[in-house]
Amino acid sequence: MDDEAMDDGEDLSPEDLEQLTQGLEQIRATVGSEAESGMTDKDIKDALYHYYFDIQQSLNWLLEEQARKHAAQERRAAREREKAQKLAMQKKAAEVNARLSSGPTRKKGAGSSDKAAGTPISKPAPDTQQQLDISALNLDTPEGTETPPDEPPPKITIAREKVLEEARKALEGTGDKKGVSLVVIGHVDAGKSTLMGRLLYELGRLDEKKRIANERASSKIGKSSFSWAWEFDGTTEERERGITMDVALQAMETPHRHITILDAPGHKDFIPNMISGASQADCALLVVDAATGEFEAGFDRGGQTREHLLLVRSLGVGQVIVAVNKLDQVKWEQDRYEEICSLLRPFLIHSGFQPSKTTFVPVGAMAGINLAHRDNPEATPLKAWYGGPTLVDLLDKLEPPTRDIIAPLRFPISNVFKGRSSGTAVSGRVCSGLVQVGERLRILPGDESAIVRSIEAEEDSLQWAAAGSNVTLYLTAVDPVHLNIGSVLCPLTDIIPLATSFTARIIVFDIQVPITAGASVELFHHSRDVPASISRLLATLDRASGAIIKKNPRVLTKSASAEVQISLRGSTYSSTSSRVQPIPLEPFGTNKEMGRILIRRGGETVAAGIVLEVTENANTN
Ligand SMILES: Nc1nc2c(ncn2[C@@H]2O[C@H](COP(=O)(O)OP(=O)(O)OP(=O)(O)O)[C@@H](O)[C@H]2O)c(=O)[nH]1
Repeated sequence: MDDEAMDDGEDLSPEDLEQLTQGLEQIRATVGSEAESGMTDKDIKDALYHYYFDIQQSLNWLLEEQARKHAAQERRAAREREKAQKLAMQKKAAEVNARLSSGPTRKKGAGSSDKAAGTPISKPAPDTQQQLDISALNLDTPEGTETPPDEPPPKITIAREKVLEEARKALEGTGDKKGVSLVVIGHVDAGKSTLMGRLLYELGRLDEKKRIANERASSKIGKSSFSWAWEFDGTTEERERGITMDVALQAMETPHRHITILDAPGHKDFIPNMISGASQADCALLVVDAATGEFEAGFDRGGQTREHLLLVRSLGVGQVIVAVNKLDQVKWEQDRYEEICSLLRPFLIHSGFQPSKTTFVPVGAMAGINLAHRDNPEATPLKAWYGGPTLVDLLDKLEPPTRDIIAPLRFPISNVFKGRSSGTAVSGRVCSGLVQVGERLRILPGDESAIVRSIEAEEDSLQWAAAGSNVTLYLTAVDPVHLNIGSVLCPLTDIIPLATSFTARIIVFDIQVPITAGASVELFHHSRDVPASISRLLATLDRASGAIIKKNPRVLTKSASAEVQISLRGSTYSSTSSRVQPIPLEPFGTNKEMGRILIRRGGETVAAGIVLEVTENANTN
C-alpha cells in the first residue's frame, strides 16, 4: 500500500477530495477515534485512495491490517514470555540445587509449613491422572501481565463470625439484588447464543461499537446470521463452525436479580461441557426452535431438548423458563406456540419439574422481540395474541435456591488458568460453605494445599464468597501442577471423602440396551468424568416410594429406579497397574450439590442419581 499512498490529497480532484472526506468520516464513525482504534487519519485515507474510495473494502482492509499487527505483537510478546519463563525456570532450578545441596530447611515444628512458606520444591504428582490433566490447563499469561515476584501470602483479616453474618445478610437479599446462575440449554442451533447476545444488547451490556464489530467480522467469514452469538462464542473454531463448544460465562442485571449466565453447547459431542455448566447453575433457560420440523427434531429421541432437560433436573435444577424462539419462521402463529407448549408441558412434569416452577415465553432472538421490551415495531404480529411477560420479566422472578453456608466449603474446580496479576487462578462455583481471602485450603485428591490470595467475581474483588457464587480464586503457595479440573477445594479440617467405590440410587433414562452388572460406563461428577462400572445391581426400587421391589436384579431396563454399586474402573482389582485415582464426592444426605452423579455410555446419558454411601474411602485407607 505504501507504493500507492497519497500525498495529502494534492493531486485529487474536488470530487475525489469530497469522497475522501466523507469516507474518512464514515470509517471514523465505525472504528472510533485514533486513540480508540489505533488507526491514524493517514492510514484511513491511504486505504480509501487505494480502494478507489470504496468504504467497505477500505474498512475491511484496515481491520485486517490491524488484526495482523495485533497477531504479530502477540507473537512477539509470546516469544518474550517464553524467554522470561525459561530464565525463571533456570533460576529456580539453580535455587533448588543450592537448597538440596545444603540439606533440608524445615522450620522448627513446621509440620506442613514448607507449603505455607510457598517452598518451590514440590514433588511431581505420582499418578498419571494428574499429569494428564495438566494438558487441559490454560496456563498462558495474558499479554503484559507477567507474574510479579512472589509476595507473602495474605492473612485472614475478617473474623469468620463476621463473614457468616455478612453472608447471611447478603443471602436474605435485603437491599441488594438476589443472585442466581442460569444455564442456557437446548438443541443445537435453537438460537441460545443469539438469544443471550441480543439480550445483553437490549439490556445495554453490549455496546453499539462491539455489535458493529461482531456484525462486520461475522459477515466477513460468511456467518452474518451468527453475529449476535459471537458475544458468547468467542473462539475462532466456535465462530468458524457456528456452534458453541464450551460453556461461556457472562453476567446481566434485571431490576431485581443479578444473573450469571452459563451458555452451554447444544451439540451432542459437547455434552460433557454442558454437564459442567449445568452443575454450576441454579435455574435453566431452555431455548427451542419453533420452525416447522425443527422443534420436533430437537424433541425427538436423539435430540438434545429432552436430554438437556433431564440432565439439568438430575443435577438439581428445579426452575426452568422455556423460550419458544424463531417464531418469525412460522409467521408468529399462536397455534404453533401453543402446540409446542402443550408438547413440552407433560415432558417437563415427567422429568420432575413442578408446573409452578416452569414458565413459557414466545421470543424472536434475532430481532430482539419480547426479550426486554414490548415496543419493538417487528413485534406487532406477536402483540395481536400475546400480552404476557417478556423474557426479562420472567428472569426477574427466578428464585435462588436455599444456600448452605454453614456446611464445610466445597469448591469443585471447573477451570484452571494463569492468574492475571499473580499465581494460579481456579474458577468454579462455591457449592457449600464460605471461602475467604487468606484462607488455606486443601486440594483433593492429593496432599497439597493452597492459600487464597484474592477472590474475584465478574472483575469485582471480594473478601469472601459464599455458597451459590460463581467465582475465580487466585491461589498462592501452590504449584499449579496440583490444581486440576474436577479437584475440590475444602477446609484443612473438614475434607471431602475420596471415593473409589460407592452406592447410589439411580433413575435409568429411556435406554434401549438394558444395564447389566459389570457394565462399563462414564461417571460424571461436576466437571470431572471418569471410567467406572456398575459393579453390582443391589435392588430395583419403586419410583415413588423408594421401597425395594426386587433384590439383586439381573438387569435394569428403561425408567427403572435402582440401588447400585458403582466402582471406578479398575478399583475393584488389587493390582497396582489397575489402580485408579479416587474422586472427591459426598453422600447426597451430607451435601446435596456434591452428591449428584450422571452416568453415560456410548455418548448417551443412561442414568442419573444420588450418592448414598462411599464404600471405599481412599482418605481413610
Ligand atoms: N429466523 C431466526 N433465526 C434465528 C433466530 N435466533 C437465532 N437464529 C439463527 O439460528 C442459528 C443458530 O443460532 P445460535 O445462536 O448459534 O444457536 P445455538 O443454540 O447457540 O447453537 P449451539 O450453541 O451451537 O447449539 C443462527 O443462524 C441464528 O441466526 C430467530 O429469532 N429467528
